[in-house]
Amino acid sequence: MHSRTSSVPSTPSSSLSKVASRPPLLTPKRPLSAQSNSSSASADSLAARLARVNTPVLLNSTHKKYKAPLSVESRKNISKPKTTLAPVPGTPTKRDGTPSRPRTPNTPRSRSGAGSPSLMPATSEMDVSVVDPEAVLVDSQTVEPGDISGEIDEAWLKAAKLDHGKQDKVMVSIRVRPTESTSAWYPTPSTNSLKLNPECARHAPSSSAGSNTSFNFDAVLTGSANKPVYTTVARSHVHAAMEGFNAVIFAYGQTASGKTFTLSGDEDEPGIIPRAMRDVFGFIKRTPEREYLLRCSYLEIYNETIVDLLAPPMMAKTSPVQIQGGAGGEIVLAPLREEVVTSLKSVKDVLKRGEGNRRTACTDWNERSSRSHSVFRLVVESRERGSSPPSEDDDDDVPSTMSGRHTPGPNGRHTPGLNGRQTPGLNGRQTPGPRLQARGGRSVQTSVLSLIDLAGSEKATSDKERTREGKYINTSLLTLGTVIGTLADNAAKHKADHVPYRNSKLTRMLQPSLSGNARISVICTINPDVSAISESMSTLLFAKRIKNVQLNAKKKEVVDTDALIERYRKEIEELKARLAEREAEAPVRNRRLSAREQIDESKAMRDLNGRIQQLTKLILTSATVDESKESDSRPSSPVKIDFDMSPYQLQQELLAARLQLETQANQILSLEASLLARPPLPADAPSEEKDKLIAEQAKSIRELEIVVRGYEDNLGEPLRKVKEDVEKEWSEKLAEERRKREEKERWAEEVVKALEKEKQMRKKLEEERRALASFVSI
Ligand SMILES: Nc1ncnc2c1ncn2[C@@H]1O[C@H](COP(=O)(O)OP(=O)(O)OP(=O)(O)O)[C@@H](O)[C@H]1O
Repeated sequence: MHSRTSSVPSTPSSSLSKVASRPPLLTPKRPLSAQSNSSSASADSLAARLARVNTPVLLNSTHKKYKAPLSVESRKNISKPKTTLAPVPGTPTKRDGTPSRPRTPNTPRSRSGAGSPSLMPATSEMDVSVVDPEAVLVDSQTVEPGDISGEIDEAWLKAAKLDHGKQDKVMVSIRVRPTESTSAWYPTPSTNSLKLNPECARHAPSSSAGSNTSFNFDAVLTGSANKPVYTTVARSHVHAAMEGFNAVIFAYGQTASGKTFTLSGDEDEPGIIPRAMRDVFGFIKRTPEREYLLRCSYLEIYNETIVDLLAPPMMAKTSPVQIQGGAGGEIVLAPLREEVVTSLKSVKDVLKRGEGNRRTACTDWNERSSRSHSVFRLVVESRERGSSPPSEDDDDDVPSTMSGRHTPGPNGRHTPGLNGRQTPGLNGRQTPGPRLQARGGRSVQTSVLSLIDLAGSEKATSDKERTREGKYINTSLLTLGTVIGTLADNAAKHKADHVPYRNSKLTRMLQPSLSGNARISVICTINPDVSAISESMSTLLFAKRIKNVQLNAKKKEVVDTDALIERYRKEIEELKARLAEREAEAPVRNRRLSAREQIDESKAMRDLNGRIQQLTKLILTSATVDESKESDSRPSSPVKIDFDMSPYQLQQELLAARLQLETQANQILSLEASLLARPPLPADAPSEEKDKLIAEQAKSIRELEIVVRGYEDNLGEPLRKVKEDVEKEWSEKLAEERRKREEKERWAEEVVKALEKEKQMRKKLEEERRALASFVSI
């Protein structure tokens, strides 16, 4: 039976020789995290720390290397087995006494005094809250030659360019750990398939009887070399992260199946994390047109508590990281320390510090690291390089909190809130904007690369504390399985069933990524021992299910809205000048033009006007819906109407504005309709969800009201004025015309009267003439 106080159980000879060369082992004691009060424990823990100080540090060392890693020789020998070899560590201790995974109790880890958690300063000088982002940017010129991978394969790069970012499915790979004993599985890497050894089928769990025993995945990997593993399963995801997509790479599998070996590796076979970091700098070197701000954080989920591994342990313990829901379903982790990294060495330092903290938190338990999920995150912000370095002026108009010159709180950890220095969740979103500022029309891309080493499930042991941990691990892995199952089911059957993300910290943290906004690669590790068939089967079923999860990763880009608006304004002015010129020339020109040419000319004028309207609309959209500011405040005023325009322009403007108002009204109606059509939450949904939905809906209504008010204030009122002015002018003209007409009518009447009078006179005179003539003739 495996006991916590056992010294070195059935360790392979190679591992034994490694252990023997280490400082003397101490009897395992209660971990510090277990709040041991015994003085002997404290003394032992002190001795353990002293022992560690003398152990050399390996930059690539990982927190789990002390779990009796295979020596270089034994790994080589696994690939080319020899009879004299020590067996590869098998599964963990089992009650039946079969070979168990070696444990190296209390393996000392080196740490320089300065790095000692107890001596750690509250704030590191590279803490993102105290540095000026503009001063720590990395670009192709600042990358040290030693920081980049010497193994760049140009053909691969070209192929990867076509591939990454386009995948809408999780990449699922299986890695089968080498073994000296009979393997229960036949892996065929060339066909990416894996088959259960028929002779071992009887060892398979009865629940899987009759189920499929051969599997196909995106990749099936064997052996001990980590380079092909990185190239196959991780490289394109790392590149996708560098290009602005969120990417998550995680290892899933039973204890001792090789998750840590795959992700962290060791000094001879660096795993995915160190290779990815080298690749990140290689990518920057090959991208001279962009500059990058890189920041890392490192955390673990231990017994459903999120611990910041970069914060001083006492601080991390007293204020564990909380998951907060941000706007738009994003996740915010706070308080969480982030360190800016500018070289491979600085990344390694951060990793080493985080790993050291994990160890210190439980001095005596070799297996502790395997009992927590660890998440290493690299936030990548990048921006096109400007033609000149940012000027002093650039900084002047950016408040110190935005330019990164932020004063840390008393404990050195940044406080999320108004200053916008919150840590983005795994989906890369942060509130309210990136630390790297979009300037001079250059937009900022933000993405997060998350590298996750999940804890392996383990059966209950005699030790109470370990059983407790095991329960937490199993619960969160079970929740992960349920979440994946529901997502896969939803995708396959086009359903929208409730996904229980909130049932564990791990799934809650992964929510944005699992919901689709990330490229995901999962490496499922398999222990090929016959005794592990049951666990391997369940790992393979998990792998099969996660393959069906649908992804739709999108780039997040924050544009420099002010610069964009300025550009639109300039273009509008130019277009207006051209329009005015054409209008002035129109009377003369039109006389010379044929009917056809006149039609073309008026079409060109309409196009110019159309473009002006389009740009005006864009200004309205950019100014009012500035996502990067994510402010709840009233949207800024839409562009004002220029009353110096010609009547033709004014008329066009009026028409376009009416059209816009109509479109806006339709948009509001359809938004209201979709708001009403939103599916109600199930009756049993947690009240937290309901409150969130109500708050979201209230926010949407407020926003709609603001938009309506904005349009009413800024467009409705001026337009009404224009209409009133035009109507007044026309009614005055009409009255004037009426007056003139009446005057003319009166004058005409008088003329008619005068004519009538004259006619009467003439008639009278005629009669008189005739009377006179008859008198004379008589
Ligand atoms: N592909 C491999 N080639 C050689 N050695 C391996 C390989 N995979 C794992 N090992 C060795 O097997 C042992 C267990 O591996 P590892 O610690 O990575 O397992 P794990 O899955 O992380 O376990 P846990 O769930 O406890 O964290 C280590 O000594 C490791 O060096």
